[in-house]
Amino acid sequence: MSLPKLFIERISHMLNDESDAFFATYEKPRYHGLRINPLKITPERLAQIAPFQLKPVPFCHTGFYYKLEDEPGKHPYHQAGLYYIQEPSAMAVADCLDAKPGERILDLCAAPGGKTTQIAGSMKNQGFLMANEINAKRAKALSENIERCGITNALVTNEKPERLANRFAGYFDKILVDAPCSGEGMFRKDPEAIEYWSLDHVKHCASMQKEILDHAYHMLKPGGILVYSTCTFSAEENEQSIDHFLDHYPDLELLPIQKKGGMTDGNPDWSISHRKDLIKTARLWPHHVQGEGHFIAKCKKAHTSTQSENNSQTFTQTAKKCDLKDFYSFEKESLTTSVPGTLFFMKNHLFSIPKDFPDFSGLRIVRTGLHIGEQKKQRFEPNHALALGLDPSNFKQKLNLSSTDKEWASYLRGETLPSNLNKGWTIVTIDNYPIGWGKVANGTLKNFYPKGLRRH
Ligand SMILES: C[S@@+](CC[C@H](N)C(=O)[O-])C[C@H]1O[C@@H](n2cnc3c(N)ncnc32)[C@H](O)[C@@H]1O
Repeated sequence: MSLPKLFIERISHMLNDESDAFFATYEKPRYHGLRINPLKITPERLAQIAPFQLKPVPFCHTGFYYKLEDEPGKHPYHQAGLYYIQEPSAMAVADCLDAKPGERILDLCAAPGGKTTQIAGSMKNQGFLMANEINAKRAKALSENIERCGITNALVTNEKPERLANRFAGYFDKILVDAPCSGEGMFRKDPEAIEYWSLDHVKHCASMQKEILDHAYHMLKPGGILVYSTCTFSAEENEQSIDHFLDHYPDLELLPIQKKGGMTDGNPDWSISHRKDLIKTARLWPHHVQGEGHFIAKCKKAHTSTQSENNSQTFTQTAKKCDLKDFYSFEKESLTTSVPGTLFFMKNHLFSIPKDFPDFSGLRIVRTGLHIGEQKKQRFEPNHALALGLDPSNFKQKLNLSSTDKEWASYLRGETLPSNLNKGWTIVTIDNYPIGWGKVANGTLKNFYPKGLRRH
């Protein structure tokens, strides 16, 4: 692999006698990982049913290494949201945030959703998770991953951090800033990142990170936790970004990060001020961990911060009973449960959100809570998100496909399937895990797998 000369010089200067070990990693194949989705399955159960070998990632209790040739991304369990394919070192970040059910959490730079989906797994669909992405195309990918993973308490926004900061001052218990960076840790995974790399790019990213952190600070409530991460090695974007942040906001303190499975301390000498507490930050170097590389810092805003907590904005809209007639018929015929949460319409689409969701009017919204379905003329049609967002036991009629029988591939291509089940909405499952809707009539299951997700 041909690396930029200046990058080699800079790393050699930082790592001294460790640099040979670092550069030797570029001659080896990279590691591949998946993280199980606790909203749908346990690690033990996936290990039992998956036709691929899994080896635990030491710094993430839901993470596993897999072999490239096993291609779990092509297995229908991926479509069922049982796991998320993720670069292993990236799995260390969200656990540092220690998300809990019921909290208000912001993932400010969220697409494509590796860390959002991990945070959501810890929140158990309770509380409020805002997943923001500035780039519209990437926000769509984020939204699809949130749907596939069965996350029902998220608001996906496509906003600039400053717009959110004006609106949500002092609002969040926890914030993740997984910042845009020069991606030096991506060189093996994405060789295009090498072409992009320059010292100017490193400096540009560092200045962007300072700005994003500034907006994030304002959205954190007193006593709140902020985790900052990058997938790059440069001191400017890591120790120096955090040094500047702490210097600017004296009511922030660094919290220690447990260094597991080869994670090492951040280096105060790589900062401008050389402040000693930067040792609490974490580095994941590819010659120390089986992964590509990350930096993580965890900060806490003092309870005594002058900024006040903001609880003001709650979403108050609810659907009128008379407008829910067709939905209730669908619910009674097709589900064994009532859809939880507050129901409301946006145009003719019905959604459910957990209580205490904030008012999101005026924001650029990509997904809201659980998209239940659409009110059509005199009938209700369920959305794909409902198939992925409920427990398998919540559906009355099921057409189960086996992962060892290629009929599932026909379903994912959008083809009809023969079925002698009762007329009506039917959940299609793979080894009993929902993957989408079908509707049975006259011995055939009409396919409702979304056109945009079909595989040909
Ligand atoms: C490292 S990636 C996020 C990866 C994501 N957290 C995950 O785990 O899948 C950084 C993201 O920040 C976004 N971004 C770029 N410029 C930004 C800005 N000025 N403010 C906020 N986000 C920005 C990028 O579009 C990109 O999706």
